[in-house]
Amino acid sequence: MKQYQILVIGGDGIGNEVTAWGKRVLEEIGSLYEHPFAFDTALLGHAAIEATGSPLPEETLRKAHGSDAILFGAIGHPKYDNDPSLKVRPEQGLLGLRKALGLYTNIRPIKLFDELLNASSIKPEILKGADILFFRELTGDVYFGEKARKDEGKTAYDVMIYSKYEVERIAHKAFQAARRRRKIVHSVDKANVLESSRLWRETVNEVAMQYPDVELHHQFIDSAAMLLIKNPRMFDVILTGNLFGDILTDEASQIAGSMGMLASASIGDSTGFYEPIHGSAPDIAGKGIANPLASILSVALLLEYSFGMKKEAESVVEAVEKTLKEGYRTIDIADNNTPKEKILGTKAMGEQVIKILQKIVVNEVVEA
Ligand SMILES: NC(=O)c1ccc[n+]([C@@H]2O[C@H](COP(=O)([O-])OP(=O)(O)OC[C@H]3O[C@@H](n4cnc5c(N)ncnc54)[C@H](O)[C@@H]3O)[C@@H](O)[C@H]2O)c1
Ligand SMILES: CC(C)[C@H](C(=O)O)[C@@H](O)C(=O)O
Ligand SMILES: [Mg+2]
Repeated sequence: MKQYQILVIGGDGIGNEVTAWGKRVLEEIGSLYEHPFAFDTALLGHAAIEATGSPLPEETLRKAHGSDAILFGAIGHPKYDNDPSLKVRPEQGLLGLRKALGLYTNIRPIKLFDELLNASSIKPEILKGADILFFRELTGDVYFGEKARKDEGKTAYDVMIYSKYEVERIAHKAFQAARRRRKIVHSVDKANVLESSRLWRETVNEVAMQYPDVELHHQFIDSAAMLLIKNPRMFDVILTGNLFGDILTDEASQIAGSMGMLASASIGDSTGFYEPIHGSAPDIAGKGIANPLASILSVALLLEYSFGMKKEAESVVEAVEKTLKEGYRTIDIADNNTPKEKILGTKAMGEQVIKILQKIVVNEVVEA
């Protein structure tokens, strides 16, 4: 039996707090389904800078290349957010690792659990049934274009750049996913202004010819941002670039109820990388109240995409769903009707999910 090597990188702030529970769920899946998972850990971001001087140490890179999948938390520290002049920054670690692993496809499912219909500030009748799959390009765009200062530091620029092949490869992924869903792709760009978006649109049109059964719509980023809140149910698959995808998915977290609910899978040439979409949340770090569900749902994506373990992934999602059905909430997804005793911290929420997961899997075995 193959032994799967999983690298766990907690990172900074709540990244560490929530990833501890993602890892616990993986361990539980390993023992319940008898999968030999082996774990290792590595540093990234601020924690790595403190320990080694580099946000992406050589050792982390080596371990990442040598693993079958990576479970990541988040990086970031207020020290850098408060001082933009600092040259060595936690974000360089994450971006460097995404680039080094060739993780060009970032999949961000916006899954609204019915139990959380009232956790959002958007009206339930607008939200009910919303189910969107984002394909965010992750290794190009303004993130990786040339950036510099000139005029003695008084002018700065970041080049927004895309090559045709970069658009083609992620467009194919989005169309293939749409085929397995409701067969609609919305490609989001700013082609009325940006040349890189005009190349994006041209290329997506060309790729679309190979998928005549999939409906393609183009949407400008500004109106897409509006429609996402006005009518989220109109979207099935959203295909977009790195920067627009970053912004739209934080916005879309409000459809799912909280930043603490959104998981992601980053897929590329080799090792898959799984992380919540949220950051290190310095405002709540160390308080033990962060929602661990985004990390736990990232584990479900890891099991399915990297190991092809569909049943195991479904058990994890079912455990999250049942935990919510039983009324348990972290503070970010609680509403006025949540009884005080059902509002849990990170640890108690993680423990609840695991308890329910154990019951689900034991029942599966009994029924089989
Ligand atoms: N992928 C990443 O590692 C990543 C992503 C986003 C931001 N960041 C970094 O994180 C730092 C903080 O950034 P930010 O505050 O803009 O964004 P953030 O995502 O860390 O937090 C935004 C808001 O959402 C809340 N939140 C986020 N995750 C939550 C969870 N699991 N449970 C409950 N509430 C949650 C926070 O408390 C905060 O109010 C910055 O340094 C930024 O660069 C890292
Ligand atoms: C921390 C930052 C570099 C990162 C991004 O912009 O990709 C984050 O916001 C995310 O969404 O993963
Ligand atoms: Mg982001």
